[in-house]
Amino acid sequence: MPLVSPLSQVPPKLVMKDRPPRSYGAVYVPPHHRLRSVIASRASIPSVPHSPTLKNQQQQNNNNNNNNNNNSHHDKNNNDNNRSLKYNSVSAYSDGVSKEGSDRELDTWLLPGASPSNNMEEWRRKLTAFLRDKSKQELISREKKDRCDFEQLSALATSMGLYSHLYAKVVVFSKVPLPNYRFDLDDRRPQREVTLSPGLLRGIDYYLGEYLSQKYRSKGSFVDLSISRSSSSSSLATEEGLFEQPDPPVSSKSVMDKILWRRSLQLRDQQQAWQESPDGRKMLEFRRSLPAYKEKDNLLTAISQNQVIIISGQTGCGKTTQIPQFILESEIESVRGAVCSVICTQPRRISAISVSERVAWERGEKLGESVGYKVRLEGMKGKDTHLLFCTTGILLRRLLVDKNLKGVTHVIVDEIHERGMNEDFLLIVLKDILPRRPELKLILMSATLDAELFSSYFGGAMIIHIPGFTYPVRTHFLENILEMTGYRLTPFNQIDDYGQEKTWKMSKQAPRKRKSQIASAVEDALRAANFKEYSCQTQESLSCWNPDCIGFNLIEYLLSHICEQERPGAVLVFMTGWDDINSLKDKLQAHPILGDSSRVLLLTCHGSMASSEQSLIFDEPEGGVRKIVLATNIAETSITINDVVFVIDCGKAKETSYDALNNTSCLLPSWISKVSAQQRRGRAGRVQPGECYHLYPRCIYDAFAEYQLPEILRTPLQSLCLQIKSLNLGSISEFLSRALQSPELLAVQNAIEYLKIIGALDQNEDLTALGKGK
Ligand SMILES: Nc1ncnc2c1ncn2[C@@H]1O[C@H](COP(=O)(O)OP(=O)(O)OP(=O)(O)O)[C@@H](O)[C@H]1O
Repeated sequence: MPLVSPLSQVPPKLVMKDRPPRSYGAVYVPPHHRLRSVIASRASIPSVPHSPTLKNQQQQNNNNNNNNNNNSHHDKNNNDNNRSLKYNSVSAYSDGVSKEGSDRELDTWLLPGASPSNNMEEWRRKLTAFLRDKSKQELISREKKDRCDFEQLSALATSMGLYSHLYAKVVVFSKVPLPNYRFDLDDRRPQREVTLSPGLLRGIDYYLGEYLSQKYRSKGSFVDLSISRSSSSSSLATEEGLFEQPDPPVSSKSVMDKILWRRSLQLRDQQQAWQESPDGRKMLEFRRSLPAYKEKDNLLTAISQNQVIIISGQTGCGKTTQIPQFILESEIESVRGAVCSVICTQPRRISAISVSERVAWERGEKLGESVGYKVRLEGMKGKDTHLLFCTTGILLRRLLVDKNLKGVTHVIVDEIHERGMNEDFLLIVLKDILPRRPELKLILMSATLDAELFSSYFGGAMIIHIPGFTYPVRTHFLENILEMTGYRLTPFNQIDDYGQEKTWKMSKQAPRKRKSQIASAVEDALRAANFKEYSCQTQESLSCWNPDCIGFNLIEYLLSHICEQERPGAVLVFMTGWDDINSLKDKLQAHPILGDSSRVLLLTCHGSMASSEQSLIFDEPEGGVRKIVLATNIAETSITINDVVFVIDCGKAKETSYDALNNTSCLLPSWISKVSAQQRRGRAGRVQPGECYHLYPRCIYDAFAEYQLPEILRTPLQSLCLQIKSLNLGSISEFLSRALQSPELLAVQNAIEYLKIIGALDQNEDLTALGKGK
C-alpha cells in the first residue's frame, strides 16, 4: 500500500476501514456516487493472452497512431476496429450505471484473438465517447488485456486530455486527476494496520491530543449554555460530561515550548510594530486619555500579585475595552503571548461581539487574530486568538467539559453587578476552581461601587476603583421634558397603542381601582414630590401621569422635537420588549417626519434578533439622515454606538419574577434600578456631549432601588435545581448555600419538593429519566 504522509494517516494500531482516501481530487466523491463505466472480462470468455510479438506490434501501432506517421497502419486499425465493434455488445458509454450508481460491472464481449491494435482503436472510440458524455467521470476496465496495454492506453488517454491510473487489477480513466491509491478498487478491500516508528507514534499521539483538545475548546465546548437571562427554564445538561486535556508527552513538550517561544516572539514583534506605526501611535494617544489607562500599572501589578481582584469602573472609564487589552499586551510584551489565554465574559451577545471588534481594531488587527469572540452558534476565533470575548453562558458551557479551564490564564467577568442567573452561577463554579488552579487569575469588573460584596465573597479580594469618563450628558426628567416641550399629558393620550389584536394590553393601562405593582411603587414618591417651580400645565400633566404606560405618544413627540430642533446625532430609545418596540415602530413609521426614510433611519435591537441584525445599530447612516434605535436593555451596558447623542429612557425593563398564582415565573415590566438608569444615560456622551431624557419624574428615580434584585432571588428555583443535578454539582441546597446571595432555604426546599412531586427528582434528589429530559 502506498504510504501517505505520516500525519495524515490514522494513528497506528487503528484499523483503516473503508474510508475515502484523502488524495482523491479536490473534492472527495464517495465511490457509490461517482458515475462510472466498468468494463470487465466475461468470466466465461477468457481474454486473449498477449504474445510478445503482438505486444510489440501494438506498441508500434500506437506510436504510429500517435505520430500520424503511418497511414496504412492507421487504416488497418480502423478496419480492425470496425470488425471488433460488431462483437462488442456493450460499449463503455452505453453501459448501465445502476440507479444507485453502484459498482455494477458490465461485461465486454471480446473476440478471441482480438489484436492489441483492435483494442487501442476500440479504446480511442470509447474514450472519445466518454469525453463527450458529461454525465460520466470515470471509465473502469478490469480486463487483463487492458492492464497489459496500460502504457499505451495511458499515452492515448493523456493525448486526449484524460487521466489514467492502474490500480492493482483495474485500469481507470478519468476526467479529473486520480489519487495514487483507491481503496474501493483494491481487490483485497483492505483493513490494514500501519506500522510506524515509536518516535513518530509519540508525535502523532501528541498532535492528535492537541487537535482534539483544540476542537473541544473551540467547537464542542463552545456551544452556548442555554440559561437565558430572562428565562431560567433551559437546561445546563450536556452529554459531553467533564473532561480534562491529556498532558503532552515530555519529549514533545520541549519541542512545543520552542514553538510557543518563537510564536510569542512573533506576537511581541507584531505588537511593537503596530504600536510604533502612525495609526498605532494615534490609537495609543486616545487610549491614554481614558481613566483606565492611568491605572494600567497599578492594575497589572495587582493582577500579578493577587489571584482575584475586583475592578469597579464607572461608565466610560475603559474597563471593558482596556483591561482585557492591558493583560494581553503585557503578556505579549513579556514573551508569553502564545501561552496566555484570556477569556472575558459579557452578559450579552451584542456586547461580546462589538467589544471584540473594537479591541481588535484598537490593536490594528482583524477580528479573529489575537482577539476573537464566541457567542451562541457563532464566533470568530483562530488558533492565535489569545483574548476571547464570550457570553457568560459560553464560559459555563466550557466549564461543563473542562472543569479546570485548562490552558486559560485569566478569566475576566464583566458587568458582574447585573447579577443574572448565569453570572451568579458562574461565580460559584469559578470560586470552586481557584484552589485547584492557583495560577489562574480571576478579574471581576463592575460598573458600580458595589464591589465590597464581591470582594467579601472572594475572601476580601483587592478592590480597585477607576473613575468614569463621559462627555457631559444633560439629564432631563419628565417634569423638565414637559416644561421644555410644552407637551400636555392627559389620562387618554398616555394609553399605548399595541394594535387591534392586543386591546387587552391597552385596557390594562386604564386607571384602575387596584393599582398595579408599578403604579403603587411610585405613589409615595409622587405624593412627597414638589413640582411648585414648574408651570401649571406641567403640574397638571404630572398629576395625571400614568406610570403603567410606556408613553408611545410622548416618545413620538420627543423624537420629532429632537429631529426638528436638536443638533445632529443618533437617538437610542430604551423600551421593555419586542411588543412595545414593534408597536412603537409601526406608529413612528406612520409619522410624516419619523417615517420618512430620507430623513430618519429607524432600527430595532432586541435579544431575539440575529447578531448580524443587532449589529446594524452600529452603522452610521448617510449624511442628513438621523438614526433612531429602539432597543431593550441589551443595549444598556458595554456597548458604544459612536453617533449616539440622545438617549430616551422609559425607566422600565422586563424582569423575570415569580407568579405565585400560577406557581411559575413570568416576564413582566418593572422599574429599573439606579445603576441601570446610569448605564442607559452612559450610552450618550461616550464620544461627544449628549442628552438623556428619562420619561419619569426625578422623585421616581430617587426612589429606584440602587441595584436590581439578583435573578437567583426573584425567580423560581426548579430549573436551577435541575441544572445543578445535571452538572453533578452535588447537593442542591449545599451548592446554592455557596452563592453570593443564597436564596431562602425554604424556597430551595419548595423547589426540590415540587420536582419530586412531578417526578423529575427521586427521593434521593437524583435526577429521574424525566428530570434528565429523556
Ligand atoms: N466602538 C467604539 N467606538 C468609538 N469609541 C469607543 C468604542 N468603544 C469604546 N469606545 C471609547 O472607549 C471608551 C471606553 O469604552 P469601554 O466600553 O471600555 O467603557 P466601560 O468602562 O466599559 O464603560 P461601560 O461600562 O459604560 O460600558 C468609551 O467611552 C468610548 O469613548
